[in-house]
Amino acid sequence: MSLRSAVVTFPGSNCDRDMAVAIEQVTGTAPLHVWHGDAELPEGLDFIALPGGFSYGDYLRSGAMAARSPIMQAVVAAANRGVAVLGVCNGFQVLTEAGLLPGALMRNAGIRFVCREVQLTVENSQSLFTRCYAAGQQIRIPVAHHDGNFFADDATLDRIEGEGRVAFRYAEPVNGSARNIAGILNASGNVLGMMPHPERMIEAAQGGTDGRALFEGVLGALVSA
Ligand SMILES: NC(=O)CC[C@H](N)C(=O)O
Repeated sequence: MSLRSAVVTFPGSNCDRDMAVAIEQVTGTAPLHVWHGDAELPEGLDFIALPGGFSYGDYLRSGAMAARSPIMQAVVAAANRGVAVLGVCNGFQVLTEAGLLPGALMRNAGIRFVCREVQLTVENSQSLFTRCYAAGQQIRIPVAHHDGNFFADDATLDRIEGEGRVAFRYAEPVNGSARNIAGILNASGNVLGMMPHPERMIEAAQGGTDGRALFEGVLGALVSA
């Protein structure tokens, strides 16, 4: 069996091709491509990826307009049915704006766009996305964003920490994120949003392969051999 996946493209997405290449390289099956204006998703998807970029030029707030595009109603419905959804960078921003994940991604604390490799700690190695990492594993993945400063109120932060929903944490401060949170899961564990770009660490020529395990985890969790 193969993974049936889709990558959503919004006007201004710029990591949709990288995401599609990563999914195909690791899982062996190319994803379908879905346009923001489509009202429906293809039938029978196992996995949906919202890629990075500057959807709608980041106007209003990063991800805010994309979250209200026609396809997102179908993505929210699919997520609520248990379909696996990954949002990377702008995709994470879209997921918070769509209400699939708590909190918000604010302007980086240092105001500057941060574009560099960062060290992450894998906090939760039980989720379908992180099952091929070890708990506490240190990995290197690049970030590239100006709105990556994760904010939520203390009660929400305590709750997501307590429920094991912090998937990845920055090893040192990168953008001002509360508790150095780099990626979080929803309550059911089938939605992951993260600012770092695992699709940019798939083959040695990219400078490392620490992103592969995420897609391997998705494949292994969703497709029985
Ligand atoms: N690489 C990206 O997805 C960038 C996300 C968003 N536009 C930001 O700069 O914060």
